Amino acid sequence: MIRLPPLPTIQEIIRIYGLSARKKLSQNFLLDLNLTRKIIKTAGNLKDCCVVEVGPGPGGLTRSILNTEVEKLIVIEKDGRFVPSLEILSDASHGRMKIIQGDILGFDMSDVVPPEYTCQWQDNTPNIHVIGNLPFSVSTPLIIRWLNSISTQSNLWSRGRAAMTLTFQKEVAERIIAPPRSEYRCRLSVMCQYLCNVSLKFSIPGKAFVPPPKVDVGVVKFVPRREPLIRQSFALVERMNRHLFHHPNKFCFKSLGTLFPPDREDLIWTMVELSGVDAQIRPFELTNEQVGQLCNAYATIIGQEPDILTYEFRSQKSAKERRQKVTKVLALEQRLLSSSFPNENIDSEKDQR
Ligand SMILES: C[S@@+](CC[C@H](N)C(=O)[O-])C[C@H]1O[C@@H](n2cnc3c(N)ncnc32)[C@H](O)[C@@H]1O
Repeated sequence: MIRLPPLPTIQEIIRIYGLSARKKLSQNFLLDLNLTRKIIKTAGNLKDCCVVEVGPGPGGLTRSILNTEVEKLIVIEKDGRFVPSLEILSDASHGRMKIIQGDILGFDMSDVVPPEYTCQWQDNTPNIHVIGNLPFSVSTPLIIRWLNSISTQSNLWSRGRAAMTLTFQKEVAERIIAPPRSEYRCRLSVMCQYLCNVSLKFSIPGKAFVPPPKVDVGVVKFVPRREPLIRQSFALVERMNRHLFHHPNKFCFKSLGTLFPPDREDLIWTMVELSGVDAQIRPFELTNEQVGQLCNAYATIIGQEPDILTYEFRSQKSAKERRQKVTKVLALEQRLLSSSFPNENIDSEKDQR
């Protein structure tokens, strides 16, 4: 195993370069090398792998990656202040590490991962891994972008089913892995799970970071599925989930109604018939497969009536009208529903969208 020569500690590097954390870039550093080692172990065997690390910062995780038998490490960091400290690691890496100063949002990782690491999609996962203690500010938009790339086998995923080991706010991690009926089940759960096998590996208390965020952190591993559970375009699946989880705890027909103009209520029942999904199930109870059945039914309807796709529920009413309607419906439902449900009080998914 290649060992790094003696280097200044991460704490010394932070002091030498005056690297105070920037809140705007969600900088919470992990300086405990036992924890960085644990994250890297979770990623699996990195021998002969090409790893892309997102947001290396002062380089805590980076050191642990370099201490494996990784063949190539590409780090992508937005904040140029970290480049000198990363160069210390790069110089000690026996030519294995490349530093890119840039923004990961919109970055095409296939430009920097050599083609020799490529595997066919149906093969085992390639020797490519994405690792990152992600900045909270970009973690959800980033994973949505990457899921889109997985669905089209583009960006890094033109090189095969590259796995990812990433950190998220604990609550976001819970949402990503939430099974049907979980209080955390939301559209992020379905979007992640229909394309990837996802697992929450362990949690890290917020106090382990410098400076400590107010929340704990979850380490999640994503392995792209050979076959997605839903065989429709990412845009269609995203649209369906956005509408379904508009009312996660109400009967499905209510959410489905938001897909169609008010004078086309008949299409709700066509959807129900085509999909075979019970209209009185609640969105948070739906399995990924059932969401897939709804997506297929919606695709059939759009195939017959393409104009339906341009219908935007929100644009049809003024905010005041919407508020009045929501209040009225809520009052009505309150009266109708005699029993309560496990996640009646779940937070809205607004923060995820
Ligand atoms: C939570 S810190 C993690 C730092 C380091 N990996 C660690 O574990 O100590 C997130 C890092 O991502 C960087 N970052 C923030 N937004 C970024 C972006 N859009 N592209 C690339 N890096 C970004 C920050 O500058 C910071 O270094």
